[in-house]
Amino acid sequence: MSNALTRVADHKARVAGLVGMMPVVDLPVADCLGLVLAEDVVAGVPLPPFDNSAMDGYAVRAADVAAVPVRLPVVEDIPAGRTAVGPLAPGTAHRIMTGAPVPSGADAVVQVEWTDGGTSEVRVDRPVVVGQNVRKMADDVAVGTTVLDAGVVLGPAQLGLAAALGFGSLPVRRRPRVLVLSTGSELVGPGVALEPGQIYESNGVMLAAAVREAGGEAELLRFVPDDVEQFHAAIAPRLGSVDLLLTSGGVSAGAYEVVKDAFTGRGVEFTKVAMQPGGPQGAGRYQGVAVATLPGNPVSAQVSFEVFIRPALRAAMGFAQVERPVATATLSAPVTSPAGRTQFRRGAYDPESGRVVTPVGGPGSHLLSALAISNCLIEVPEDVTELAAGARVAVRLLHGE
Ligand SMILES: Nc1nc2c(c(=O)[nH]1)N[C@H]1C(S)=C(S)[C@@H](COP(=O)(O)OP(=O)(O)OC[C@H]3O[C@@H](n4cnc5c(N)ncnc54)[C@H](O)[C@@H]3O)O[C@H]1N2
Ligand code: MOO
Ligand SMILES: [Mg+2]
Repeated sequence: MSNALTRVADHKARVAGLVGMMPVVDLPVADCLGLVLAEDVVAGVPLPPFDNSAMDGYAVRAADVAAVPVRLPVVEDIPAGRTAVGPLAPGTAHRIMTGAPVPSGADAVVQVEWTDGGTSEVRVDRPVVVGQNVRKMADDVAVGTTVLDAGVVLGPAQLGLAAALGFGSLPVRRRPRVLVLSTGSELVGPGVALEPGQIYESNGVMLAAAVREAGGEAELLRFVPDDVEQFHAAIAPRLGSVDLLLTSGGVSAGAYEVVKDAFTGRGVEFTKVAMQPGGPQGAGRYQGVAVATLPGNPVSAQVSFEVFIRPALRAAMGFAQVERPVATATLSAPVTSPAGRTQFRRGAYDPESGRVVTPVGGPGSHLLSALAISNCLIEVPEDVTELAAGARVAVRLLHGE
């Protein structure tokens, strides 16, 4: 048995190389939230598409209301959505609503509060200047303008703009499809009273959520027993439709290591990475499909996802920023760390009160409740075995980009 450890950076590079760039597809605008735009978006219509009123009131010629009060006959009523409106004759007014087209001949709108609100005749009490309360055509966007650059991450405002310009779909890099598979004959589902030796399955739920949070699509198989035949039977029908097979469990040094047994010598390389938690890892390609095998201990699985899988999925989706934000913080309590391994300790980071980070729980990779109340991973470098309270450390924030 070899004791050589794989460097974190080397395993990371290996995983990153497995999942290729996702293809560009046209998706309905409403489904593009959080995706990366693949081509520039160029305006084919102006915004606004026509001169329209910014106020509920009366379209007038400013010259006709220069001396107030003045009474004008109300000739037309123009709600938003009316398309054919005759021109405004001098000395008259058209009642007009916000967003309705300003008739030719009118050069301003008097808001209703500055009038008596009449419907056949209106008394205007205050003058307006030319252009007042008129939103000019193309004021916001001229035809031919590049309004969104390829590479931008599509958020609500970007999707709103595309919709306003009449786009029904946008070219984006699609979400990677990840088959999340939990192995372990001890795993059962909710609603079952636990027999001694059984546990409720949790890695699958956690990893599928992590895939979705990263922007991917997850299909979840939660209860694959430690049996190579059943493992192959579970994955075989699904391999053709996934971009990544992500397993948990069955990769360590014991007997019944189902994932190791199923994939050894078949394109997946198993190794021990110089990190804690998350030591035992595997990565490769099985029947052409990218495979990453995470260790079964829940904290190990989740930390491995953060370190190796999330950046790979983000890169495949075309994000420029694939890593979580990293801050420098002051440790509130000492920590110890194994020699020769990067330790990722769970922490509670308080960005407000002096950027202090407090280690949460111990280093044990079964301590799921500590993970659930942490918001960062404290990174203790490979060559460091002890850090005193007050030491400056890098913390990898578990929320945001
Ligand atoms: N002799 C050695 N034993 C172990 C070593 C080692 O180097 N030598 N490494 C330890 C480390 S570190 C880890 S991490 C684990 C990894 O083991 P496996 O990947 O084979 O995982 P399992 O044995 O299947 O499970 C480990 C642990 O996690 C629980 N588990 C598994 N799947 C789930 C799930 N879906 N939901 C909730 N909990 C799960 C499982 O019941 C075990 O308790 O190996 C160490 N051993
Ligand atoms: O790597 Mo194991 O992941 O330390 O518990
Ligand atoms: Mg197992």
